[in-house]
Amino acid sequence: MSEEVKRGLEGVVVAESGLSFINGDEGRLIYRGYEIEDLARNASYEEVLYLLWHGELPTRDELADFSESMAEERELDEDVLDTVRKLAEADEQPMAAVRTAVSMLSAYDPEDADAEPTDREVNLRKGRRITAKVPTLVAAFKRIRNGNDPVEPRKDLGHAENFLYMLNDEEPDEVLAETFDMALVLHADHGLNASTFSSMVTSSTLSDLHSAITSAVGTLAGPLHGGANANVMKMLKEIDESGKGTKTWVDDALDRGDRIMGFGHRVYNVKDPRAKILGEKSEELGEAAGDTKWYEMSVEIEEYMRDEKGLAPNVDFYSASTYYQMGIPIDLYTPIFAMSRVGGWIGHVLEQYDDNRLIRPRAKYTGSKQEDWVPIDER
Ligand SMILES: CC(=O)SCCNC(=O)CCNC(=O)[C@H](O)C(C)(C)COP(=O)(O)OP(=O)(O)OC[C@H]1O[C@@H](n2cnc3c(N)ncnc32)[C@H](O)[C@@H]1OP(=O)(O)O
Ligand SMILES: O=C([O-])CC(=O)C(=O)O
Repeated sequence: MSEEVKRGLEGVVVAESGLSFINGDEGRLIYRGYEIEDLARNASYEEVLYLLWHGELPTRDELADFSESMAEERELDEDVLDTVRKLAEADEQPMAAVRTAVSMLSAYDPEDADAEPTDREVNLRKGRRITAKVPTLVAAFKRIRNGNDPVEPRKDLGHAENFLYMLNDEEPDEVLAETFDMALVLHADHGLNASTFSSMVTSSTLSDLHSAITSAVGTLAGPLHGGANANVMKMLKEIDESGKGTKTWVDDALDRGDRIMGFGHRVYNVKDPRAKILGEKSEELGEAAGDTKWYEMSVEIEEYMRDEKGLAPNVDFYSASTYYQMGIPIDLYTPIFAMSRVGGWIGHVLEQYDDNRLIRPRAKYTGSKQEDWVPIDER
């Protein structure tokens, strides 16, 4: 058996998937055959969820039924809301609150606890409930943390629009609702990224869907993955406040050996196609507000990183200034990523259950193979 170590599993193909395809040299991303640009500009998040879970775009009637069934599931059980309240009052990290609450949703899910963990129909219903409830718990967390009452979800609003309504107790204008919906579409799936792989590892033991999604939330939170979007905005603010000038700030950071958040990618060798679209949104929001400072600073960093390091922005880079200009608190950027990516996680877990084999790689042992036993008093 080969002992070659593939650090970080780079380039290792471990599964077949019909969900999304990435061409890292051309900067191309497709979900089930559809270009991400087409989906982002034309499809709603609900439409993309249907596509990911059912394999084809819904008809108008199918989409209406699906969206209605999602909207029906938005409310949280009192006990879950109580836990969210306690976590917000204890000033818990938002991603830790999402992880805890998602795990707790399992106890209140109405499906038969004895159902086979791999039952596709049961998992589609569970998945719909989880996806519908994550925005409610993120918005409730933010409201309670700010000393406000949570806002009850509304069934007459779309997934994106309803989230912004619950977050701010105010219906968003059309531009904000469309921009947010587009951001959800862009983040919905991305091959075997770390959090998706984590959900697959958990489900490959035939553990249940809630456990798989809980694993994935924990994995997304790290700054090398979904957590980078919040760090990008912290960096932009730090550059602004430092008065140093963008290039000097970035140079100093690189000299210290720091990574510039929102740059680099395991699969893309060129600019992430999602960053292109989010960059446009960041610019448009700046122009509408009469201040393109954050966008311009981002472009300056992008050009400098390209020239100095040959690195291009990933999805997290321009989502930061887009969300900031939408007035979303910085520490909610990664929970928002989870709100969207939960759709992809569920799609991949369904695939895993449909053709399961335990995921279990090996490590090359580098420790000693022969030590003489030493009694504890002689060590
Ligand atoms: C949604 C997402 O998860 S997108 C990714 C979000 N994460 C970030 O933006 C964090 C910053 N980026 C990174 O840390 C990395 O680019 C990752 C984690 C995304 C990819 O990592 P890997 O594929 O393992 O690349 P690796 O860490 O081997 O980096 C390759 C080289 O590029 C450099 N590099 C990679 N990213 C960066 C960066 N953001 N800033 C500075 N240098 C970088 C590394 O230092 C390394 O240089 P070296 O060969 O001279 O040592
Ligand atoms: O694919 C990856 O490794 C990271 C990423 O861009 C994502 O999860 O959207």
